[in-house]
Parts: sequence; C-alpha cells; structure tokens
Amino acid sequence: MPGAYISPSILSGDFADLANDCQRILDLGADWLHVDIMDGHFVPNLTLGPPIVKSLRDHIPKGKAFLDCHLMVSNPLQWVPDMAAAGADQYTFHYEAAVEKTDEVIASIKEHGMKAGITIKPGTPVEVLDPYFSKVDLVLIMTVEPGFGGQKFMPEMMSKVKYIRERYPELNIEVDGGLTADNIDVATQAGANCIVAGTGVYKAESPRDAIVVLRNSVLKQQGKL
Ligand SMILES: O=C(CO)[C@H](O)[C@H](O)COP(=O)(O)O
Repeated sequence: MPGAYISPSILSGDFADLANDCQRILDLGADWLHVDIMDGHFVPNLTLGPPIVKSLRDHIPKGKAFLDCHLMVSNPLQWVPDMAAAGADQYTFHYEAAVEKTDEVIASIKEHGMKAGITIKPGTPVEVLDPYFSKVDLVLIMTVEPGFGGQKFMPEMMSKVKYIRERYPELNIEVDGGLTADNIDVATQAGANCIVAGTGVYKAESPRDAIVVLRNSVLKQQGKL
C-alpha cells in the first residue's frame, strides 16, 4: 500500500521569503513541497525555474524536504538536467508536452537520479497513460486546468483516479487543484494518496489542522486510521 503524502503547493507561499516560508510549512507537518514550474508557454503563467529550486535546496538540504516538482513546460526533456542539478527529488511532466518522447523523458529523469512522475490535463483521457503506469513512480491527475492556484476542484476527474487505482494498487496517485478539507474525501475514496493543496493549506484558518485533515482522509481510506 502506498504512503500518505501531503504536498502543499508553494505557489500559494511567499516567493520573496521562500526558504523560511517552506520551512514553516514543513514544520506544520507537510510531507513534501509541491513546486509548480510554469514557462508561460505550456500554460499562461510564469512562476519559477531551476535557479530558485537550487537556492531553496541550498537552504533546505536533501533529506530535509522532498521537492515534488511539477513541470508545466513545453519541452520537459530540456529541463531534466538543470532540475536534477538544482536538487529536485521528483520531476513530474505533462504527457501533452511529450507525446512522441514520453519514454525518453522518463528515462532521462531516472538517469538523472530523480523520481519520475507523469501528468495529464483535465481534457486528456487517462488511457493515454496505459503504456507508462508501470514505468513511473507517480501519476498526477490534474483536477483543475494547470496554470493558476485557487481554482475549483473538478470531481469528474475522479474516474481517472479510480481507473488507475483499480489497476495499480501500489502506485503513487497524486491529485492537484482545488483540494480542501471539504472535498478531500472524494479524492481519497477514488484512490488518491498524494495530495497537493495550495489554497486549501495556506489560506486555511489553521494550516496545521488542514494538513492533518488531508492526511487523515488518505489514512482512513487505506484502513490505517
Ligand atoms: O498546479 C497548480 C496549478 O496549475 C497548483 O499546484 C494547484 O492549482 C494548487 O493550488 P490550489 O490548491 O490553490 O488549487
């Protein structure tokens, strides 16, 4: 059975005080840090890139934080070496940006010593990932259109999570977009065990409690609570 991983999206954090902000979220109980990298081309927003990941890594060394990086970029192969050198732990790329090169991207991520994740936008059918489930460490099902935090969770994406969970009981399945304490059970009942939450953690009255609620929902579904 896979673990329960709560991965607050630092997109909702304080970019001008990033290291302290990330340490605060870790101290509040986060398992991973979700790092949203957007190139202004694959999605209509610009965020951060390898230099900032490296800088963050210099403040929070390997082993002290698992950097769960989601690359919303048009050329995922291009950024693998730079992200590995910057200290990323997991490199999740979009199938839509790598259709012809998917195997090559997965191989490159692994050669560079990172965990490999693959993801799809809401409009992409889950079956396109059939050849890759056994080759990756994580599948991310987007529950909003990628590009911005603070959007509404799309429950209709849960059929994709169920499809994967039925076939791969041990695979890490991550959900990302609009997850909060109010809708988390829908995602964990479908089989999600890695939970990204930006607004749902950072804007919660108690981010610490929000992390506990998200994790407990995963643990309950796994019969561990
Ligand atoms: O990938 C993302 C946007 O593309 C973000 O990680 C995601 O939207 C998290 O933010 P929120 O929980 O506020 O929706």
